[in-house]
Amino acid sequence: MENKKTILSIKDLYVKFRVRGRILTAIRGISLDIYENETIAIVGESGSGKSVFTKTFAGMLDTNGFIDQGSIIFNDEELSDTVVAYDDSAKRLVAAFAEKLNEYSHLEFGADIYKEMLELDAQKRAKNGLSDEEEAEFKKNLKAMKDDRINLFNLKQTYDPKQEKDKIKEASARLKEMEAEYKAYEKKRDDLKKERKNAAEQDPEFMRQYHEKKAALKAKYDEAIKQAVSEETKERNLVLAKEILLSSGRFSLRKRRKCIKGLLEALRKAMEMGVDLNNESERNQVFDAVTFRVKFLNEITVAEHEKLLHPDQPLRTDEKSQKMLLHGYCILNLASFNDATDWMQVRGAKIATVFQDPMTSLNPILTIGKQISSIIMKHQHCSENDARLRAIEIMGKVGIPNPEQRFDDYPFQYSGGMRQRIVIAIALSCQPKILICDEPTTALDVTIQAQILQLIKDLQKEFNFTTVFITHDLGVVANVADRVAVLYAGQVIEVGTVEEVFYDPKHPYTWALLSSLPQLATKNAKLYSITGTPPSLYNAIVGDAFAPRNPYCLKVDTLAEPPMFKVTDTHYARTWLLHPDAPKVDKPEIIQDIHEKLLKTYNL
Ligand SMILES: Nc1ncnc2c1ncn2[C@@H]1O[C@H](COP(=O)(O)OP(=O)(O)OP(=O)(O)O)[C@@H](O)[C@H]1O
Repeated sequence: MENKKTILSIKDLYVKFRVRGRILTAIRGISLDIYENETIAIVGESGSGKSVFTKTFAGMLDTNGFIDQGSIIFNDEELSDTVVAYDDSAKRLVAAFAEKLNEYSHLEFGADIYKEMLELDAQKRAKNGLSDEEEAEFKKNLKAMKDDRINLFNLKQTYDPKQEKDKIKEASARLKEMEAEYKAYEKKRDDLKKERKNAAEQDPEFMRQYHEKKAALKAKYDEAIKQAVSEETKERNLVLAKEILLSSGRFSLRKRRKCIKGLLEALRKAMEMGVDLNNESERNQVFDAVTFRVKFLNEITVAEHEKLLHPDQPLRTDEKSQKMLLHGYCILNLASFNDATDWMQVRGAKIATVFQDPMTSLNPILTIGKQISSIIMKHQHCSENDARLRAIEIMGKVGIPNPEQRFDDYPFQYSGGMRQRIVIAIALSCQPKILICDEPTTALDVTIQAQILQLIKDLQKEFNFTTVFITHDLGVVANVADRVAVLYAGQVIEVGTVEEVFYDPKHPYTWALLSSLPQLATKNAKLYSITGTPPSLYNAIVGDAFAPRNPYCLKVDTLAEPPMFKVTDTHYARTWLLHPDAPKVDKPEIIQDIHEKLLKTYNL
C-alpha cells in the first residue's frame, strides 16, 4: 500500500459525547490512514464506535458529540487550492490589515516584559486567594466528586425496588454522604480563599512591592514597544494580511467580517505573547483558533490559475482572464471545521454516505427522479433538463431497468434493493472521493445483498472513489474489502489487509470475532459467541479494554494499555501478546483453517 496516496489521514482522534452532565468517550485515540481508491472495512461489535468514527469525518456527528483531540487531514487538491479576487478593493483591504498588523508588531518588542507582568499578576492572585494551579485542582476534584455522585445515582435507578431494597437504601445513604463531602470540599476552598485574602490585607508590604514592580515593568514595557518595526516584519505582515483575506474569503459578507475581526485579534494576542509568526506551525495554530489557515502562495491571473488546474487546455488571453487573484493552499483538517459553510463543501459532495435503511435517506413524498436531479442541480450547477438526463444516466448505471419510465415513480413503488440502488445513485451523483457504506446491505435479503455489494465494487472501478464499509458481518468484509480495521471500545485494535486479518489475526478480539463467523459453525455444534460485555465508555479504561473478556489475558493487560505492535508493513495489532517477552499463544482451533472454510463459502 506504500505507493498509494493517502486521501484521509486520521491522527490520535478522540470523540466524546455530552450525556446528561457526563462525558462518554466513543473514540479513543484512533490513528488511521485511508488510501485513494481502496476499500477499507471497519468492523467491530455493536457500540464499538464504527458509526461514530465515520460520522466524524463525514460531518454528521450528533450535536452532543465533539472532537476533543486529534486531526483528520483530507487530501483533496481541488478543495485545498484557494483563490480570491485581488482587485482594487481587495488590495485596499489587504493594505488596511497590514497597517493594523504593523501597529500590533510593536507589541512583539515587549512580549518578554508582558509575560513578566502576567506572572506578577498571577502571584498577586495567589496571595489574595488561590493560585491558578490550586483553582484548577479544586475544580477538577469537584467535577470528579460530582461525576461519582451522578454515577451512583444512575446505578441506583437500575435497582429493582422490590428485590433490591437494601442496595437502594445503601446507595441513598452513600449519596447523602457524598453530597455532604462535596459541600465540605467547596467550603474548604472558600475558607482557604478567605484566609489568604485576610492575610494579604495584613501584609500591605506585599501590595506595595507589587505596585512598585508593576509600575517599573509597565515603564520598561512602554519604552520597549516604541521601537520601530523592521522592513522584514512589515513584509511578513503583508503576507499575513493576504492570508487573512484568503482564509476568510469563502464566507458570506457577515461571517467574513467576523472572521477577519477574529483573525486580527488572534494575531494581536499572538504578537503580545511573542509567538513566532515566522514559524509555519505556530502560525497555523494562531489561525486555527478562528478558522483554518490558507497559506499564501502567489498572485496570479485567472488564466494562469486555470492553466494550473487544467494544464492541457490552451491559455486564455481575453480581458476577464487577465484579472488578478490571490492564490493560496490550505491543509483541510476536518477536525477543526467549525463552520457549516465548510462542511457543505465536503459533506455529500466529497464524502457521501449510504445508510442501512434506504427509506430514511429518501423522501417518501418526492419522486425518485426529482430527488436525484435536485442533488445534481445543487452540486453541479446545471439546468433542470441536464440534471434530468444525468439522473437517468446514473439510474441506469446503478442497474435500474427502464430508468426513463421509473424516473417519476415514488420510493414506495420501488423494492428495498432498488431503493438502496437509488440511495447509492444519489450518493454518487456528486462524484464523491469517499463513499461511506454504513451497513448498506443489512436490511436486504441475501441475494440482493450480493448484488448491491457487486454494484458498489463495479461503480468503484468506474468512478475511482474510496469505499469505507462499516459492517459487523465479516463475511461481507472477506468479499469486498482490501483492508480491515477492527474496532473495540473506540480503538483500532488490529488493522491489515484482508488476508492478514483473516488468515493471520493477532488480537484475541479478532480471534473471537472470526470464531463467531456463522460460516465456521459445524452441524449440531454451538455457535461461538464472545462472553461478557464491552467496558463502559463513561469511565477511564485501565489496561487493555478487552482484558476482562479475554481468555488469553496476561497480567500486564490489566495494568497497561498495549501499544500498536507492527506485524508487517501493513499489519498492526494492539495486544501485549505481540511483545517479544509474551508467552507464545496459538489462535483458537476453530479459526486455524479459516482459509479453506472461507474459500469454500465465498469462492475467494
Ligand atoms: N449521540 C450520542 N450520544 C451519546 N452517545 C452516543 C451517541 N452516538 C453514539 N454514542 C455512543 O458511542 C458509542 C459508539 O457508537 P456507534 O454507533 O459508533 O457504534 P457502532 O459500532 O456503530 O454500533 P452499531 O453497529 O450498533 O451501530 C456507543 O457507546 C454509543 O452509545
